[in-house]
Order: sequence, then structure tokens, then C-alpha cells
Amino acid sequence: MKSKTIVVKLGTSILTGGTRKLDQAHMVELVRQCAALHRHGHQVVVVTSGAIAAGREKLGYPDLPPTMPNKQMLAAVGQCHLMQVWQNLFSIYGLQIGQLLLTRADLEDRERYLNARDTLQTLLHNRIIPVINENDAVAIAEIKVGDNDNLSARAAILADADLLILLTDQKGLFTADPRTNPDATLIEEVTEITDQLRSLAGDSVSGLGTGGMSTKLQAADIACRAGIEVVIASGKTPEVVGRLANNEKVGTRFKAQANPLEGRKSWILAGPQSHGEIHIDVGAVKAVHDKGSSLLPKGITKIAGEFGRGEAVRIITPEGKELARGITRYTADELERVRGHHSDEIESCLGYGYGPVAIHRDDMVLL
Ligand SMILES: Nc1ncnc2c1ncn2[C@@H]1O[C@H](COP(=O)(O)OP(=O)(O)O)[C@@H](O)[C@H]1O
Ligand SMILES: N[C@@H](CCC(=O)OP(=O)(O)O)C(=O)O
Repeated sequence: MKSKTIVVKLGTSILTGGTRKLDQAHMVELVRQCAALHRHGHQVVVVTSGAIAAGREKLGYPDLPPTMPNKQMLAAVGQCHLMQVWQNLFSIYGLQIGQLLLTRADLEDRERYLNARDTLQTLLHNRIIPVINENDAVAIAEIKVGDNDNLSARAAILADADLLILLTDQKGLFTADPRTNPDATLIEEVTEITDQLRSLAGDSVSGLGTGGMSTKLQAADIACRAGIEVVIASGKTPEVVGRLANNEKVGTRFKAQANPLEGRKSWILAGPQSHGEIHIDVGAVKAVHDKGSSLLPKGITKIAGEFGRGEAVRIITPEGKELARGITRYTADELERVRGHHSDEIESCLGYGYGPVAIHRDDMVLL
């Protein structure tokens, strides 16, 4: 089977088993399933909820008013505990984990987005399991994603994932909330997220989770538009992670709308354009155009205009023709200093580096 990148989002409801404590017996079972995927060569990213619940548990269920600072305190305490538990459990399978705490601001600012993406990709490249949560302890309402369903969709885009699995306490999306509607039936496949479908998805009523099915549908919408398949399923279904990776019919599956590259390419063409230009030599034109390679500093002859890291710039041939557009990994100033140099020399030219390419082939659209 082709190696896939799979994001597994674990909601508070499944991590606590509906109780006030982390259900470590079940967490180890989920870790075992993720470790099996990893062993089969897949890349696994975990998005974990449960920090606030873990904080309450750790502090002995204090009676606190539900203010923002109190929730942030619980998250600060709980996040340490949660990560300690994940680290212990993954180490049973000989796996290292790395923590990423994100806020909306990290995902919307292009430079911070690229930095987060580089870290995530580097963790995956080194076979370390990224474990992501929102940075609840510092994020106030304005910079919060707000719920981990939406966060997981953004993390899936960041990781270039093939599949996003949202594991919760229900078998998937039902025609109504099964807690209050015993006749509700499971919807097995969704090809389009319509208003009618949204009207079926209710909020969380357990007092544990955030957003219920409605935020899961928002997440599915975001990920599917970016070309990522999404499944909502129960974390209690035996071997759920491996079965979903094998395309088995479990839970509610949402079809991806386009392949990820097309989604990103349309963003490059449709997104904010800078006036920056990167002029390249004949060798680089051949590499980029004929071989589909990334653009390296070596083939850059001239930089025109100001641009920052993560901006979309124009790539210009020696004849002055626009060959492609792409998202640059270096600023105009930085490229000015490294142009013509071999990629190995980037670090010595700048004193730091963001990798060997100026524009990665996946971040480039040929015109
Ligand atoms: N149409 C629906 N189908 C399934 N579950 C639903 C639906 N509408 C609302 N829900 C509720 O969503 C809850 C899951 O969301 P939530 O409590 O936020 O869990 P998590 O912690 O996994 O994010 C379920 O327990 C269920 O009560
Ligand atoms: N970031 C919060 C979880 C927020 C959230 O969306 O929770 P859930 O609905 O259980 O996925 C925490 O760690 O407690």
C-alpha cells in the first residue's frame, strides 16, 4: 500500500470515555493502532484534545467559575499532564513524539504558517509523531481556532495529509443526535456538505467536547476542499485507525473534492499576489519546466521587488517571460544574498536556512 499521511484527531469525549478522567487504558489502545500504521510506513499526526479535562483531573476538580483565565490555567496544567501521558504511551512502542501548540494566528500569517509547516514536515521526515493541540494557555478568543475539529483540518492541510480521521464517541454523523433521537441512522458517505446536512449536526451536549458534530462538519468542509478525505468515526470501533487507512467502510466518509496539489495551486493563482519577481537562468528553466524540479538558489540570476517568506512571486525566464508562480521560502533580501550559490552554502551565506530550495515544486504552478 502507498504510504499515506494520516491525521488522527482525538476528541475529549473519546480520551475520557465520557468520564472526568483521561481513560489511559483506551488511550494506549489508540496509540497501539497509530503505532501499527507508523510501522507500516505511514506518517501519523495526532491532534489531541483533553488538556482542559486533564487539568481538572490533575487539580482535583476545583470549583471554578468558567472564566477565560480559569480555563487557560486548566489548559496549562492539563497540557503538561496530557503530553506526559502521550509520551509514556508512545514510548511503549519505541516512538518519539513532538509537541506543536498552535493558534489561529500561527496558521493565518504566511511566515508563521511556513515555519509551522517546516517543523511539522521535519518531525514527519524524522519519523517522530507530531502531537498537536491548540495553545489554549495563551490564546484568547481573537487568536483562537476555537475547537480542535477545525484545528485538525488546518493541521491536515499543513501536513499535506491524505486522510483526516475525527475520532469521537459516536459512530459518525447521524441523521440527528443519537443521544436524543434513538431512531437516528448513520450517514455512511457524504459527497457534498449542504445546508441540509449542516442542519442535522448538533452541538456537544456531554459538557466534555466543544462544538459537537457542527464543528466536525466545518472541519470536513475545509479539509475536503483542500483535497483531503475525512472520516468521522467512533474511537471505540475495534482497529478503527487501521481499517480507515485501508479504506474500509467505517463511520461517515467525506469525499475529497480535488487532489491536494490542485487545491494549493489554485490558492497560488487565486491568492494574494506580490509584485516580486525571481529571474532564472536557462538551466533552471529546464529543471523547473522540463523536469518538474524545485527552484534552487543556484539558478536565480536576479531578484526584483520586495517580498516576504511565504508570498506568491513570479518566476521569469531569461527572455522575460513569466514561466511560473510559486510560494517563496526565502525573502527577497535573503534570495539576493544566496542567488547563484549552491544550496549547501545557504547557511554560510545567511547564518541560518529554511532548507535547500527557494521554491518547492509542490508550491509552484507552471503557466
Ligand atoms: N447528527 C449527529 N450525529 C452524531 N452526533 C451528534 C449529532 N449531532 C450532535 N451530536 C453530538 O456530538 C457529540 C460529539 O461531539 P463532541 O462532544 O464535541 O465530541 P469530541 O470531544 O469528540 O469533539 C456526540 O456525543 C453527539 O451527542
Ligand atoms: N484544546 C482543548 C479542546 C478543544 C476541543 O475542541 O475539544 P473536543 O471537542 O473534545 O475536540 C483542550 O485540549 O482541552
